[in-house]
Amino acid sequence: MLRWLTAGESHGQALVATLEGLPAGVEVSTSDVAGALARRRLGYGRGARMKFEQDQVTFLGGVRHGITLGSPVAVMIDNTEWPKWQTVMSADPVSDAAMAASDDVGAEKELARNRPLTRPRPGHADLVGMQKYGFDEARPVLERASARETAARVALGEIAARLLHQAYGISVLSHTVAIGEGEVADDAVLPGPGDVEALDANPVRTLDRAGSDAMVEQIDAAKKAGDTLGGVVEVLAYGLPPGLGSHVHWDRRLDARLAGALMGVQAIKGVEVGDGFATARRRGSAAHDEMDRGADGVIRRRSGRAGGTEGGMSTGDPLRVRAAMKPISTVPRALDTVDITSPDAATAIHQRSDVCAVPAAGVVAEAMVALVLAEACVEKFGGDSVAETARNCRGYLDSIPELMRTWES
Ligand SMILES: Cc1cc2nc3c(=O)[nH]c(=O)nc-3n(C[C@H](O)[C@H](O)[C@H](O)COP(=O)(O)O)c2cc1C
Ligand SMILES: C=C(O[C@@H]1CC(C(=O)O)=C[C@@H](OP(=O)(O)O)[C@H]1O)C(=O)O
Repeated sequence: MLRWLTAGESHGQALVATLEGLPAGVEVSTSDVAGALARRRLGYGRGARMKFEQDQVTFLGGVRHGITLGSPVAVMIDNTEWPKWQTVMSADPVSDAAMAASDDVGAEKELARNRPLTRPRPGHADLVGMQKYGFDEARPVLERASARETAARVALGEIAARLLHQAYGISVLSHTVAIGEGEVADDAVLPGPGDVEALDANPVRTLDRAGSDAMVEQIDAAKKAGDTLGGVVEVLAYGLPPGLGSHVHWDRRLDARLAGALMGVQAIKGVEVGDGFATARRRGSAAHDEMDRGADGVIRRRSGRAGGTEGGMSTGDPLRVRAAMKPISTVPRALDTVDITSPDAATAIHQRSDVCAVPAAGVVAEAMVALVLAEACVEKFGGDSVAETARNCRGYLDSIPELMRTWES
């Protein structure tokens, strides 16, 4: 069983993450994880913090000489902001005098770190978090609700992706399919594993040149108007064996687990598998993936409308899932809100924030998909080392009769 957890606040000392149940023998270094974190920081439309956040990575356990040990992996990612927030985010009690003095930290004084945040920001966890956890200001809520936490998930996702690739030959990648109102054509050529560098080099992580220019223009226009944007990302996985997940119970369905994991990313408000909502508008004759047998005897699905799952199991065809991100909640043109210390109307604070984080959300979505797939593989193939789990996977594939195969033997 693969399990993972993260901890840490946005302006706390560091984020930490643990991954338990990972086979021994996965090759991974701190620079691999740092590379994944750098990909998450990129993307046109991100705010000031991403320019200086360093994402320094330390393995605290589970890895020796670049190889996982089979013990829980623990990763720490320092927050570059910490020196300025030590008093405000101190774990130990702080005197009022020290708190008052903490605002005097130079250039970023306007951030007002130490003033109680009593005007809940619409679209954030602020108000309901205060109600639920019994706080009289939003800081204790927003610090953990912040998508800074996704850095920890991307760190774990990179380790999961390495297991997938090294043990089973699976590749996971993502691309942006829409920013704001514009959407690339449904039949756009899907990026493959060889396109990852090109995607990362593109400002909005898409291969669609014209679409990319239009998306950048949209982000510029939103920024100029003091507004923010959302969009849609698609995650693809290649090289899956058939039969990950199961049809036998709701919480074992691979599509359900992927949807849950993607909906668990901050600001994701919709998920579709394959053609998803578009399928609901089609007739059955145009909705499914018909099969035939090629001259080589191999079974082929003629299309990929189902997105690589049938009956809650991977089919072995490319997996395709999309996630819809709402526009960034901290809108520079301040939104109306209330002040919980007064009956008067108020406006929400806006300090710095992203205008659009859709390309970054794609990297986070990729990490979530990698974790779910790694969990499903470990569940199906077991094994305590990469060599053992890889052997189990091969044994399973070899056991499937020739006339049932969807791959060349
Ligand atoms: C990569 C990423 C970056 C984000 N950056 C911001 C940001 O700078 N400002 C903001 O208001 N929301 C940002 N968000 C979204 C908020 O964290 C999220 O909307 C908020 O915590 C409320 O959660 P909910 O939208 O899931 O209800 C970001 C989300 C992601 C995935
Ligand atoms: C720090 C990250 O994203 C942050 C996510 C975020 C939010 O409200 O979700 C708000 C911003 O943080 P701050 O309020 O400190 O400027 C983003 O920069 C990150 O992705 O590493």
